Amino acid sequence: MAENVSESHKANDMGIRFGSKINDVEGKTPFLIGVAGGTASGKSTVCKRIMEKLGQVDMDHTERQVVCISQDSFYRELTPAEKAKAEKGLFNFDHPDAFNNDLILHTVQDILAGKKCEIPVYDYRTNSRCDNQFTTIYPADVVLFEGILVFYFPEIRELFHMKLFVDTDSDTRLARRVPRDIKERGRDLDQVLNQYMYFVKPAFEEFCSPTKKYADVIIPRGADNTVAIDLIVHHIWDILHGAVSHKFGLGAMSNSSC
Ligand SMILES: Nc1ncnc2c1ncn2[C@@H]1O[C@H](COP(=O)(O)OP(=O)(O)O)[C@@H](O)[C@H]1O
Ligand SMILES: O=c1ccn([C@@H]2O[C@H](COP(=O)(O)O)[C@@H](O)[C@H]2O)c(=O)[nH]1
Repeated sequence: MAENVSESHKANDMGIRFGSKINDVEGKTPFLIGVAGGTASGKSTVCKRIMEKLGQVDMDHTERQVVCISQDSFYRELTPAEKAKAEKGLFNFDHPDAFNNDLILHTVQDILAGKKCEIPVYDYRTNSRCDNQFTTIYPADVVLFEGILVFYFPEIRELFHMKLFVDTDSDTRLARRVPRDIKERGRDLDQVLNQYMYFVKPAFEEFCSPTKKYADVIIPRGADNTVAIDLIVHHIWDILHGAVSHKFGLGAMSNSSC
Protein backbone atom coordinates (compact mmCIF):
# COMPACT_ATOMS: atom_id res chain seq x y z
CA MET A 1 0.00 0.00 0.00
CA ALA A 2 2.70 2.46 1.02
CA GLU A 3 4.61 1.80 -2.20
CA ASN A 4 1.83 3.53 -4.15
CA VAL A 5 2.29 6.78 -2.29
CA SER A 6 4.89 8.42 -4.42
CA GLU A 7 4.89 11.77 -2.63
CA SER A 8 5.34 10.23 0.81
CA HIS A 9 8.03 11.56 3.08
CA LYS A 10 7.32 10.04 6.50
CA ALA A 11 7.98 6.37 7.16
CA ASN A 12 7.31 4.24 10.22
CA ASP A 13 7.52 0.70 11.47
CA MET A 14 4.48 -0.49 9.46
CA GLY A 15 5.75 0.98 6.23
CA ILE A 16 2.74 3.30 6.19
CA ARG A 17 3.72 6.75 5.04
CA PHE A 18 1.78 9.93 4.85
CA GLY A 19 2.22 12.31 2.00
CA SER A 20 1.83 16.04 2.21
CA LYS A 21 -0.76 17.38 4.62
CA ILE A 22 -4.19 16.75 3.11
CA ASN A 23 -5.99 19.19 5.32
CA ASP A 24 -3.61 22.11 5.54
CA VAL A 25 -6.19 24.87 5.39
CA GLU A 26 -8.66 25.87 8.05
CA GLY A 27 -12.24 24.83 7.34
CA LYS A 28 -11.75 21.17 6.30
CA THR A 29 -13.37 18.40 8.34
CA PRO A 30 -10.84 16.11 10.03
CA PHE A 31 -11.48 12.41 10.67
CA LEU A 32 -12.45 12.41 14.35
CA ILE A 33 -11.69 9.32 16.42
CA GLY A 34 -12.98 8.89 19.98
CA VAL A 35 -10.93 6.67 22.28
CA ALA A 36 -12.71 5.67 25.50
CA GLY A 37 -11.87 3.19 28.25
CA GLY A 38 -11.37 2.99 31.98
CA THR A 39 -8.69 4.83 33.86
CA ALA A 40 -5.18 3.57 33.04
CA SER A 41 -6.55 1.22 30.37
CA GLY A 42 -3.93 2.56 27.97
CA LYS A 43 -5.96 5.16 26.04
CA SER A 44 -3.07 7.64 25.81
CA THR A 45 -0.62 4.86 25.01
CA VAL A 46 -2.84 3.51 22.22
CA CYS A 47 -3.14 7.03 20.76
CA LYS A 48 0.63 7.43 20.99
CA ARG A 49 1.15 4.11 19.14
CA ILE A 50 -1.30 5.15 16.41
CA MET A 51 0.57 8.42 15.96
CA GLU A 52 3.94 6.66 15.90
CA LYS A 53 2.75 4.15 13.33
CA LEU A 54 1.45 6.97 11.16
CA GLY A 55 4.86 8.65 11.46
CA GLN A 56 3.45 11.59 13.38
CA VAL A 57 5.76 12.14 16.31
CA ASP A 58 8.36 14.86 16.74
CA MET A 59 6.97 17.14 14.11
CA ASP A 60 6.02 20.72 13.87
CA HIS A 61 2.31 21.62 13.70
CA THR A 62 2.73 22.82 10.10
CA GLU A 63 3.56 19.22 9.11
CA ARG A 64 1.53 17.25 11.63
CA GLN A 65 -1.55 15.49 10.22
CA VAL A 66 -2.67 13.64 13.33
CA VAL A 67 -3.24 15.29 16.70
CA CYS A 68 -4.41 13.91 20.01
CA ILE A 69 -6.37 15.66 22.73
CA SER A 70 -7.53 14.46 26.13
CA GLN A 71 -10.86 14.83 27.88
CA ASP A 72 -8.86 15.48 31.06
CA SER A 73 -8.05 18.96 29.68
CA PHE A 74 -11.74 19.74 30.10
CA TYR A 75 -12.23 19.11 33.82
CA ARG A 76 -14.41 21.99 35.00
CA GLU A 77 -13.37 24.62 37.52
CA LEU A 78 -14.36 23.53 41.04
CA THR A 79 -16.15 25.70 43.59
CA PRO A 80 -14.15 26.43 46.78
CA ALA A 81 -16.18 23.77 48.63
CA GLU A 82 -15.50 21.20 45.88
CA LYS A 83 -11.80 22.13 45.91
CA ALA A 84 -11.61 21.44 49.62
CA LYS A 85 -13.23 18.05 49.01
CA ALA A 86 -10.84 17.29 46.14
CA GLU A 87 -7.83 17.99 48.36
CA LYS A 88 -9.05 15.29 50.74
CA GLY A 89 -9.74 12.86 47.89
CA LEU A 90 -13.49 13.28 48.36
CA PHE A 91 -14.44 14.72 44.98
CA ASN A 92 -15.72 12.43 42.24
CA PHE A 93 -13.58 13.14 39.14
CA ASP A 94 -15.10 10.11 37.41
CA HIS A 95 -18.64 11.46 37.23
CA PRO A 96 -19.80 12.91 33.88
CA ASP A 97 -20.59 16.23 35.62
CA ALA A 98 -16.93 16.68 36.62
CA PHE A 99 -16.23 17.90 33.07
CA ASN A 100 -17.11 21.12 31.31
CA ASN A 101 -19.20 19.27 28.75
CA ASP A 102 -20.35 22.42 26.93
CA LEU A 103 -16.73 23.33 26.34
CA ILE A 104 -16.04 19.80 25.07
CA LEU A 105 -18.98 19.99 22.66
CA HIS A 106 -18.03 23.43 21.33
CA THR A 107 -14.37 22.47 21.00
CA VAL A 108 -15.20 19.29 19.10
CA GLN A 109 -17.57 21.24 16.85
CA ASP A 110 -14.78 23.77 16.17
CA ILE A 111 -12.34 20.94 15.44
CA LEU A 112 -14.84 19.44 12.98
CA ALA A 113 -15.19 22.85 11.37
CA GLY A 114 -11.42 22.76 10.84
CA LYS A 115 -10.80 25.66 13.21
CA LYS A 116 -7.72 26.23 15.33
CA CYS A 117 -8.63 25.69 19.02
CA GLU A 118 -7.20 26.58 22.39
CA ILE A 119 -7.47 23.77 24.95
CA PRO A 120 -7.01 24.32 28.70
CA VAL A 121 -3.98 22.81 30.42
CA TYR A 122 -4.93 20.68 33.46
CA ASP A 123 -2.80 20.01 36.54
CA TYR A 124 -3.68 16.78 38.41
CA ARG A 125 -1.49 17.81 41.34
CA THR A 126 -3.69 20.82 42.09
CA ASN A 127 -6.92 19.30 40.71
CA SER A 128 -7.39 22.42 38.61
CA ARG A 129 -6.59 24.15 35.36
CA CYS A 130 -3.31 26.01 35.01
CA ASP A 131 -4.09 29.73 35.02
CA ASN A 132 -3.96 31.30 31.56
CA GLN A 133 -2.32 28.27 29.98
CA PHE A 134 -3.70 26.75 26.82
CA THR A 135 -2.52 24.28 24.19
CA THR A 136 -3.17 25.30 20.61
CA ILE A 137 -4.67 22.57 18.49
CA TYR A 138 -4.07 23.27 14.82
CA PRO A 139 -6.28 21.86 12.06
CA ALA A 140 -5.23 18.30 11.16
CA ASP A 141 -6.40 15.40 9.01
CA VAL A 142 -7.04 13.09 11.94
CA VAL A 143 -7.94 14.07 15.51
CA LEU A 144 -7.87 11.53 18.34
CA PHE A 145 -9.93 12.50 21.38
CA GLU A 146 -9.32 10.21 24.36
CA GLY A 147 -11.00 10.08 27.75
CA ILE A 148 -12.92 7.93 30.22
CA LEU A 149 -16.31 9.39 29.26
CA VAL A 150 -15.98 10.64 25.69
CA PHE A 151 -18.93 8.42 24.63
CA TYR A 152 -21.17 9.27 27.57
CA PHE A 153 -23.16 12.22 26.22
CA PRO A 154 -24.99 11.44 22.95
CA GLU A 155 -24.41 14.97 21.52
CA ILE A 156 -20.66 14.46 21.77
CA ARG A 157 -20.63 10.74 20.98
CA GLU A 158 -22.49 11.25 17.71
CA LEU A 159 -19.77 13.54 16.41
CA PHE A 160 -17.10 10.81 16.20
CA HIS A 161 -16.41 9.18 12.86
CA MET A 162 -14.80 6.19 14.57
CA LYS A 163 -15.19 5.03 18.15
CA LEU A 164 -12.58 2.87 19.90
CA PHE A 165 -12.86 1.38 23.39
CA VAL A 166 -9.68 0.27 25.13
CA ASP A 167 -10.69 -2.73 27.21
CA THR A 168 -8.07 -3.61 29.79
CA ASP A 169 -8.87 -5.75 32.80
CA SER A 170 -9.53 -3.81 35.99
CA ASP A 171 -6.74 -5.41 38.08
CA THR A 172 -4.23 -4.40 35.44
CA ARG A 173 -5.68 -0.88 35.34
CA LEU A 174 -5.45 -0.50 39.11
CA ALA A 175 -1.91 -1.91 39.11
CA ARG A 176 -0.96 0.74 36.54
CA ARG A 177 -2.88 3.59 38.11
CA VAL A 178 -1.27 3.26 41.54
CA PRO A 179 2.35 3.90 40.47
CA ARG A 180 1.29 6.45 37.86
CA ASP A 181 -0.71 8.54 40.32
CA ILE A 182 2.05 8.37 42.93
CA LYS A 183 4.84 9.25 40.49
CA GLU A 184 3.11 11.60 38.09
CA ARG A 185 0.08 12.98 39.89
CA GLY A 186 1.49 13.66 43.38
CA ARG A 187 -0.68 11.17 45.33
CA ASP A 188 0.07 8.77 48.16
CA LEU A 189 -0.97 5.12 48.25
CA ASP A 190 -3.91 5.56 50.66
CA GLN A 191 -5.34 8.41 48.59
CA VAL A 192 -5.12 6.45 45.34
CA LEU A 193 -6.72 3.34 46.82
CA ASN A 194 -9.50 5.23 48.62
CA GLN A 195 -10.35 7.29 45.56
CA TYR A 196 -10.35 4.12 43.49
CA MET A 197 -12.68 2.24 45.86
CA TYR A 198 -15.13 5.07 46.54
CA PHE A 199 -15.27 6.87 43.21
CA VAL A 200 -13.25 5.45 40.33
CA LYS A 201 -14.46 1.84 40.36
CA PRO A 202 -18.18 2.55 40.95
CA ALA A 203 -18.17 5.34 38.34
CA PHE A 204 -16.42 3.09 35.83
CA GLU A 205 -19.20 0.53 36.27
CA GLU A 206 -22.00 3.08 36.15
CA PHE A 207 -20.83 5.52 33.47
CA CYS A 208 -17.81 4.33 31.49
CA SER A 209 -18.23 0.58 31.00
CA PRO A 210 -21.80 0.91 29.56
CA THR A 211 -20.40 3.11 26.76
CA LYS A 212 -18.41 0.16 25.40
CA LYS A 213 -21.50 -0.82 23.43
CA TYR A 214 -21.15 2.30 21.29
CA ALA A 215 -17.64 1.42 20.14
CA ASP A 216 -16.94 0.41 16.55
CA VAL A 217 -13.80 -1.39 17.67
CA ILE A 218 -12.99 -2.79 21.12
CA ILE A 219 -9.27 -3.14 21.77
CA PRO A 220 -8.64 -5.86 24.35
CA ARG A 221 -5.35 -5.43 26.28
CA GLY A 222 -4.78 -1.89 25.04
CA ALA A 223 -1.38 -1.05 23.60
CA ASP A 224 -0.25 -4.70 23.88
CA ASN A 225 -2.73 -5.47 21.11
CA THR A 226 -0.52 -4.60 18.17
CA VAL A 227 -2.74 -6.50 15.73
CA ALA A 228 -5.75 -4.31 16.57
CA ILE A 229 -3.66 -1.15 16.46
CA ASP A 230 -2.18 -2.08 13.07
CA LEU A 231 -5.67 -2.75 11.66
CA ILE A 232 -6.92 0.61 12.94
CA VAL A 233 -3.89 2.41 11.51
CA HIS A 234 -4.45 0.78 8.11
CA HIS A 235 -8.10 1.80 8.19
CA ILE A 236 -7.22 5.40 9.02
CA TRP A 237 -4.67 5.41 6.23
CA ASP A 238 -7.25 4.06 3.77
CA ILE A 239 -9.78 6.68 4.78
CA LEU A 240 -7.29 9.49 4.47
CA HIS A 241 -6.27 8.36 1.04
CA GLY A 242 -9.74 7.76 -0.34
CA ALA A 243 -9.60 3.94 -0.47
CA VAL A 244 -12.57 3.89 1.94
CA SER A 245 -15.00 6.76 2.14
CA HIS A 246 -16.93 7.84 5.19
CA LYS A 247 -20.29 9.49 5.37
CA PHE A 248 -19.02 12.77 6.80
CA GLY A 249 -17.33 13.93 3.65
CA LEU A 250 -13.65 13.38 4.30
CA GLY A 251 -13.66 10.51 1.79
CA ALA A 252 -14.85 12.91 -0.86
CA MET A 253 -12.25 15.43 0.24
CA SER A 254 -9.46 12.85 0.08
CA ASN A 255 -10.60 11.63 -3.32
CA SER A 256 -10.61 15.10 -4.72
CA SER A 257 -7.12 15.76 -3.41
CA CYS A 258 -5.57 12.53 -4.77
N1 LIG B 1 0.63 -2.12 27.48
C1 LIG B 1 1.19 -1.57 28.55
N2 LIG B 1 2.12 -2.22 29.27
C2 LIG B 1 2.67 -1.68 30.37
N3 LIG B 1 2.34 -0.45 30.85
C3 LIG B 1 1.41 0.24 30.18
C4 LIG B 1 0.78 -0.27 29.01
N4 LIG B 1 -0.13 0.64 28.56
C5 LIG B 1 -0.06 1.67 29.41
N5 LIG B 1 0.86 1.46 30.37
C6 LIG B 1 1.19 2.34 31.49
O1 LIG B 1 0.04 2.43 32.31
C7 LIG B 1 -0.20 3.77 32.72
C8 LIG B 1 -1.54 4.23 32.17
O2 LIG B 1 -1.49 4.22 30.75
P1 LIG B 1 -2.18 5.37 29.91
O3 LIG B 1 -1.93 5.10 28.46
O4 LIG B 1 -1.77 6.72 30.42
O5 LIG B 1 -3.69 5.08 30.28
P2 LIG B 1 -4.98 6.01 30.16
O6 LIG B 1 -4.68 7.09 29.14
O7 LIG B 1 -6.08 5.08 29.74
O8 LIG B 1 -5.21 6.56 31.54
C9 LIG B 1 0.98 4.59 32.19
O9 LIG B 1 1.95 4.69 33.20
C10 LIG B 1 1.49 3.76 31.03
O10 LIG B 1 2.85 3.96 30.80
O1 LIG C 1 -7.88 16.21 39.36
C1 LIG C 1 -8.06 15.05 38.95
C2 LIG C 1 -8.59 14.76 37.70
C3 LIG C 1 -8.73 13.47 37.31
N1 LIG C 1 -8.39 12.45 38.14
C4 LIG C 1 -8.54 11.05 37.69
O2 LIG C 1 -8.05 10.91 36.38
C5 LIG C 1 -8.72 9.82 35.76
C6 LIG C 1 -8.88 10.07 34.28
O3 LIG C 1 -7.62 10.10 33.66
P1 LIG C 1 -7.02 8.77 32.99
O4 LIG C 1 -5.77 9.26 32.32
O5 LIG C 1 -8.03 8.27 32.04
O6 LIG C 1 -6.72 7.80 34.10
C7 LIG C 1 -10.08 9.68 36.42
O7 LIG C 1 -10.27 8.32 36.76
C8 LIG C 1 -9.97 10.57 37.68
O8 LIG C 1 -10.20 9.82 38.83
C9 LIG C 1 -7.89 12.73 39.37
O9 LIG C 1 -7.57 11.79 40.15
N2 LIG C 1 -7.73 14.02 39.77
